[in-house]
Amino acid sequence: MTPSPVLTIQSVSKTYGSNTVLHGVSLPLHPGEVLALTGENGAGKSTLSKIISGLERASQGSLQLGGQAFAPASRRDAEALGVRMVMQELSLVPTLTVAENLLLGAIPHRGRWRAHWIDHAQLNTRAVAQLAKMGIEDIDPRTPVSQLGIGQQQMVEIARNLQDNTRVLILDEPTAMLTPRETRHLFDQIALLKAQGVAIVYVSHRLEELIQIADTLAVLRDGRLVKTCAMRSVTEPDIVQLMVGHAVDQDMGRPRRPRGPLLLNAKNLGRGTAVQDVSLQVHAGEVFGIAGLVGSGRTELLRLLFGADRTDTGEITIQGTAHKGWRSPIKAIAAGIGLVTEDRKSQGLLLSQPIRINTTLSDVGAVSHAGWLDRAREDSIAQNMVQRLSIRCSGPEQAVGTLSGGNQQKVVFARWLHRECNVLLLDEPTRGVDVGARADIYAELEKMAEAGKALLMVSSDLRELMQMCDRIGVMAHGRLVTVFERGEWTEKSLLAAAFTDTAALNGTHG
Ligand SMILES: Nc1ncnc2c1ncn2[C@@H]1O[C@H](COP(=O)(O)OP(=O)(O)OP(=O)(O)O)[C@@H](O)[C@H]1O
Repeated sequence: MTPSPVLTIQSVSKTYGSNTVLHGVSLPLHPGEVLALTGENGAGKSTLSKIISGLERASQGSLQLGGQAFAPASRRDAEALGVRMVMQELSLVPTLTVAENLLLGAIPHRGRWRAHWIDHAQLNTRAVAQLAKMGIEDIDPRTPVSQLGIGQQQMVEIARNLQDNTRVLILDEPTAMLTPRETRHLFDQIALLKAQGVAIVYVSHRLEELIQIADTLAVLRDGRLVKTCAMRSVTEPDIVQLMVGHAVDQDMGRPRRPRGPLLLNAKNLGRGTAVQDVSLQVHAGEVFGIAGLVGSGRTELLRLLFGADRTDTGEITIQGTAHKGWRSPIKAIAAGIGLVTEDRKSQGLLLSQPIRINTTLSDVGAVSHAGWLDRAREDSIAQNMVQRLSIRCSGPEQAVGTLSGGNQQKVVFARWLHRECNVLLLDEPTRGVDVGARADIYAELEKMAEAGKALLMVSSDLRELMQMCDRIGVMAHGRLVTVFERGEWTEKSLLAAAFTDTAALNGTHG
């Protein structure tokens, strides 16, 4: 017999101004059920999750938790009743230790003057137990969170939400920053929680994960629930079709693109232990991929190439002109380099400003005339970008901060499309972007390659690299350990290279 639902969502709608983003969504969630919530960027997944976890209020409709009316006015309210959400943006306090973050609000005290004596021994013991729930043994609870890698921070955030009273746990893109090993830990943990009767809402664009982990599928399209069914009754192409409304081609067998003149030649680049002696060449018309685990130095390499960090060693030659690294990104940009990253904060999106300004800011010269801003031109460029990249919005005047995460990512991309650059560095360019929108971005990258630009793309998504790239270099422990030509790689060989023990290669094992 099916148990009665722990959470019932009844005809929930949400309206912002005149824009209705959720239309009468009804859904039951049972104890021990893993529900995959998916849909295109802007379909309403985060909005629904936020309503359940007390961060937003429904405009219409109601929720029930364990048969009782449930209308949390805040996140705290929802958490008190055991409904928790792990958001895409982490909410840890970087200056506090792992243990303090884990037990924030329940810090153990000693002595009579409770406020003055934090019992660190007990705090750390409890933190170790909390981390063990996630199978994490290699993080010292006394470490300040700011010293952890982003994947580890994500694990701490998830561990923090595994409290004894947790009945409903919403995970929003939980594996975006996890290594394969951390992802396995997370899945083991989900299985454990399931066995304990916790209901899980798993929001993700990674369809293969949804299929692996979920019992039930719920697909939102334009704020409407278009399908709920048992996960075992559908295939990956079925899910894509439900999300996007049509099939999306994933062509893995494309031929290698013709290689033009050398545009980017990096020689012996190094910075501390993060990037060591990396040399690579990218030609016009070529897409060069970089694979590797989180922390292997992929992002750091792009930061050196873009001048976001200074190099200790090496040389960067752009179109025949050699540079001893860059003193700042301004120099790199002037030399024709652009950088798209998934880290929207570092991309300096002006969240309160409209799409129009955020798009054209990268090259104001192109939208001004004799020192005056040409508003009509600015409007037409922004409108064009919105259509070209299918940015889901009410129009180019919508503030970027009110767009869904994936659509913000497209604005970052639009910015570099607007600014002409010959070498484009891409760091996880489609993270958090749905399959349909991904296809739009791939088509734009294809056009850029055809137009003779050199593209260097870091991605954790091996399928993305295998689909898009002409060559794939694999990094491990700060080194570029191997470069595969199209046709030479398999998913297995790429993974094996990512796990290369460089210390063993160098014969430096202690
Ligand atoms: N505060 C707000 N004001 C106006 N519109 C908003 C606001 N918050 C969200 N929206 C709109 O609601 C719609 C749904 O956004 P939501 O973030 O729920 O989508 P999502 O399915 O989670 O997308 P993604 O996969 O990109 O994270 C979007 O069109 C977004 O622009």
